[in-house]
Amino acid sequence: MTLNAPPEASAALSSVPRDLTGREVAIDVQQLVKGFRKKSGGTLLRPRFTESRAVDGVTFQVRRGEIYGVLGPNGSGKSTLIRAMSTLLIPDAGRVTIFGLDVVCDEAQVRRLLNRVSVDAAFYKKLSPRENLLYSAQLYGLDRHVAEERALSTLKRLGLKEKAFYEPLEEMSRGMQQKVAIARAFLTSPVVVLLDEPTTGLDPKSRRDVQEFVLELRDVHDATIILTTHDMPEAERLCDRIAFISGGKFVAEGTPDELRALAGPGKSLEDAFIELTGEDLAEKGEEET
Ligand SMILES: Nc1ncnc2c1ncn2[C@@H]1O[C@H](COP(=O)(O)OP(=O)(O)OP(=O)(O)O)[C@@H](O)[C@H]1O
Repeated sequence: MTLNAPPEASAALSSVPRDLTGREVAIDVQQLVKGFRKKSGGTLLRPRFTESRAVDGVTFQVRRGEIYGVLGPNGSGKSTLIRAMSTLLIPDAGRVTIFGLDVVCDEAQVRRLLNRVSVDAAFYKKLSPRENLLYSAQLYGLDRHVAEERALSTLKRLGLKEKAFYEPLEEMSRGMQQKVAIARAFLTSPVVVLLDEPTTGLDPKSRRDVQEFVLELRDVHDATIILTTHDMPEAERLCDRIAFISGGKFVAEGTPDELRALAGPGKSLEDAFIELTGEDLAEKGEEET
């Protein structure tokens, strides 16, 4: 399986912005804000709303070919951040660019460069992975045979048995469906991949299959990856750099070693997280898994 950038992406990739050290910047997020109105009382006829910021002034850059982790407990703003970066939510303030293209102004071009995988992936559950993926391929304007070959090879690489390719999705476990969602995201050969909790709820073997695939995407296929998780070992294993998010704000960013060092000698990444955010990631994460 080869993930070559689609022709439309070539123009964007030929003039990639660079950071101060001369490295190519794949993703640039500046002062991003996204809030939601929540009902906070009042009456049926006169409800009262309060505005709360799910993402509150987040700034960071991801270099081409990096795996960048966003680590935070439930409700800290990870999915909202990913959705705003992938054109699914319009930011209230701030700016996101993908290889120099603005996610709001250049939405169509950005969509050709990136894809997102999340636990809420929508499928026609009565259809098989093959039928679902061929339907998506048609929407993307991809050649049927190329799409089928690519999807099957990704699914086998993720440890799914070929037989399952032809069985209804509704008969599959959540982990298997998650693998189908990953295969669908790679139909378009995205150069930027946003993985929103890609291994949440998976058994250890499936978790390892997905993690190895993520590393392969970076190492072999030159993909730039953002991965959200509340799994500390996963973040340490996969990510070149990690940001800790809490209450919609980034409270620290660095390599796993740099973050551990912030907490002091002999401390773990988990110690660093608790010290910097005042939250216990393990306890909150377990509510979900
Ligand atoms: N569509 C929405 N309408 C109202 N509030 C929302 C909406 N989406 C998210 N929120 C709120 O924004 C905050 C951040 O939610 P978000 O889903 O981004 O967190 P998360 O870190 O991805 O959590 P989890 O790990 O549970 O997926 C939460 O308080 C959540 O209730």
